[in-house]
Amino acid sequence: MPAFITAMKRAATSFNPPTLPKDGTPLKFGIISTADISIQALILPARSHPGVEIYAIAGRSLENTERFAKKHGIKKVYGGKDAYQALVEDPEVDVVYIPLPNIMHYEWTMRSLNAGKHVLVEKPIAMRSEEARRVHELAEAKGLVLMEAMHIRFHPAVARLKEIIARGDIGAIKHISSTMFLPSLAGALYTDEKFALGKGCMMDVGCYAIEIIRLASSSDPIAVTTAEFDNDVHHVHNMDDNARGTLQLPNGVTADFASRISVPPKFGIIPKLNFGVEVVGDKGTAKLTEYMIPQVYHSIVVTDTAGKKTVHKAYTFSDGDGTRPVGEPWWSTYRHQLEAFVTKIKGNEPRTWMTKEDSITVMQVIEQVYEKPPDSDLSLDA
Ligand SMILES: NC(=O)C1=CN([C@@H]2O[C@H](COP(=O)(O)OP(=O)(O)OC[C@H]3O[C@@H](n4cnc5c(N)ncnc54)[C@H](OP(=O)(O)O)[C@@H]3O)[C@@H](O)[C@H]2O)C=CC1
Ligand SMILES: O=C1OC[C@@H](O)[C@H](O)[C@H]1O
Repeated sequence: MPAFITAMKRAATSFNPPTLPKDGTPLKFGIISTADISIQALILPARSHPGVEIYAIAGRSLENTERFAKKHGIKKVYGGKDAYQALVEDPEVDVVYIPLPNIMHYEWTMRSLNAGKHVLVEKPIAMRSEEARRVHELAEAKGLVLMEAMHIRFHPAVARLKEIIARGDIGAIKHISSTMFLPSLAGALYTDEKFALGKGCMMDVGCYAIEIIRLASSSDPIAVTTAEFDNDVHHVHNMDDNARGTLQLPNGVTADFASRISVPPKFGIIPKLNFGVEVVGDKGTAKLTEYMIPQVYHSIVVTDTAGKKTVHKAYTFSDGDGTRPVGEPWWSTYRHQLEAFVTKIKGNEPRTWMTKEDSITVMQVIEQVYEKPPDSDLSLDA
């Protein structure tokens, strides 16, 4: 079958997945808010997870939340001023998912943990690294599972990139470049109001550009060597429209990253997006494209020093002996993330995890970028 048709089939199933029967005692999830992302990030993935029931939802408007709940088959609805707290205190709820504006993550993670719930909180985990540390300390003290929903790390494509690098196909890593560019179509959704709630470019998507460098290098940045950002459009203090910078990693490895939320369309009409990471080694390069939506399409192109290219793709994991696929090719980053999250709550070890240290490190890098003065002349080529 032509690759384009297979990709379209994967996309169609990913965005409208089958509903599997639930096992005897699925974990009951409650969602705080009717944020759009809860559909892609949790409600659709839960359909095909036998161990998950989306049981409750809370929103500021009862009418709006009832409409949302009806559409998505959610039994229990909380609406109005005290709705979020009522959901958090619902004894039936095992897990709280928090897709609130970034400035509300810390408060609602603390409240949920204090009510004895496991928590899946949207990225970035908080506004500051100190908050990231505190929420995790509370989760540890209470023996609860807390994870930042850094979904990109869970897909097999990222695991394959790491394997290729670890087995030495490109030699020793010298430099890594990452991009996270959204088209101006998406950029239009970033209003001044959203910026004031913590949705600057670095916070919103720059975190992915940093995280993919950490994943590809299997290491943490030692320092933010240079960083520039601008806030010409929204003029919100400590929030950016574009950012780029360079990092120092262990063993002399360097990296650069760039994130943008408003890339102008090609020829004035074709929306341009670019989610990629390129790893340069002393024996070749490896480039992963489309790390945000790898279930639709991605490629890992390895080029050796003679220019010979090999293309790899990974839509599923394999079991121990490599003969049986684990997961479905249409599983999104979010579906793999949910698999890991539930595995952890059930007391088993997931393939990968977003740890306390991972979350704190990403927040520290973002903080260091925002510590630099805004640069009004910053122009980034897409
Ligand atoms: N993983 C991913 O791919 C994506 C992740 N995200 C993350 O999800 C989170 C939410 O995204 P974001 O775009 O900020 O938010 P949205 O505007 O999508 O939704 C936030 C929800 O929060 C509730 N809310 C509570 N107080 C306020 C307030 N003062 N202003 C606006 N909404 C409020 C609203 O729900 P209600 O009225 O029902 O209570 C609203 O629907 C962010 O952390 C973001 O990083 C976002 C998009 C994609
Ligand atoms: O995580 C995200 O990815 C896609 C973006 O459109 C969105 O704003 C962001 O929160």
